[in-house]
Amino acid sequence: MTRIAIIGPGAIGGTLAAWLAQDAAHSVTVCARTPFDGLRVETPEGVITAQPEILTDPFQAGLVDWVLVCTKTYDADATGPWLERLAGPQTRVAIVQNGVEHVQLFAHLVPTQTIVPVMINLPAVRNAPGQIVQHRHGIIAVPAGPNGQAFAALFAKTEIEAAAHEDFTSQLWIKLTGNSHTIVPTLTLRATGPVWNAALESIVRGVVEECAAVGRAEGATIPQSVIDNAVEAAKAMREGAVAGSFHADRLAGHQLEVDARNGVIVRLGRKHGIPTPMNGVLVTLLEASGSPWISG
Ligand SMILES: NC(=O)C1=CN([C@@H]2O[C@H](COP(=O)(O)OP(=O)(O)OC[C@H]3O[C@@H](n4cnc5c(N)ncnc54)[C@H](OP(=O)(O)O)[C@@H]3O)[C@@H](O)[C@H]2O)C=CC1
Ligand SMILES: CC(C)(CO)C(=O)C(=O)O
Repeated sequence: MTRIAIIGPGAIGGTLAAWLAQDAAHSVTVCARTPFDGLRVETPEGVITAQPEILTDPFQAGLVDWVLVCTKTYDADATGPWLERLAGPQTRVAIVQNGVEHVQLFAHLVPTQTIVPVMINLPAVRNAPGQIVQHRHGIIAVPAGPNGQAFAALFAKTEIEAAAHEDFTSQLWIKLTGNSHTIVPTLTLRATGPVWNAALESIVRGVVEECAAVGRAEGATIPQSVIDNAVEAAKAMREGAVAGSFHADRLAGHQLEVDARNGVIVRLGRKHGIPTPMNGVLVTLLEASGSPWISG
């Protein structure tokens, strides 16, 4: 029996917990901040349900084989008390978050050699605690090597496509580049498609190109098509559409992962001497929007 604990049963954590619990070889524990009774996920394959063990107090937790951290990036430190109880020398800790700094965010909490950074492409929304909609087929990428292979194997009996990649850095940066333009509707609270014009296009393209330039300086291979597809996606965004969790979080008045998603482009751009004026302006404007919830 593989013991798996999931910290943060939100849209991503709840979906992964429900899928992993479908496999009888797994014993799944959910580490929650807000209590709930069970998981119900509407997936592209139909509704799945699960009744994992649900803990709300780290002192109830014991050692497991795998921890999946599925909180927002700005809640990394808050997972410390859970990790202290769940992670022993044999435990591997998968960080399932957006951004490119999975290892850095958790290096002070667990030994870095036990960390498995995870890129996840799986649009999901939590409507209430334990009640989630997975909108599309899920894709997971992890680094090649024994830990990455073992993590991917956990999903063998799920609809989620998990694979280990030799060039994981590129996987992370391609995702970030494709997502980077969503800062525009997150800031304007308006879909980009209906108000598309040459000036808006140059801002969107600038954001995406800056991200790709910084990613390439960090060692990623990012084809031009990733940039062009991101610009096309922004142009095609329909009135009323929500550009993923960043935009959804601002609409809901939640704290934002602004540093992990666009601030990082500015910070790492500075390190490499790459100008990032578009990301710099939009991050500054989002931070200046007066919202109390801006954060990493
Ligand atoms: N949603 C999506 O479509 C996608 C999201 N991502 C990324 O995945 C990550 C998770 O996002 P998402 O699932 O949307 O986020 P959610 O806000 O839906 O879920 C985060 C969860 O973490 C919980 N949490 C926070 N702190 C703690 C703590 N100390 N102990 C236990 N639980 C805690 C929250 O608790 P509470 O229930 O109290 O709020 C919530 O359940 C982010 O980095 C995001 O960018 C990546 C791809 C797609
Ligand atoms: C765009 C998407 C859904 C891709 O997984 C995402 O990363 C997010 O909403 O944060």
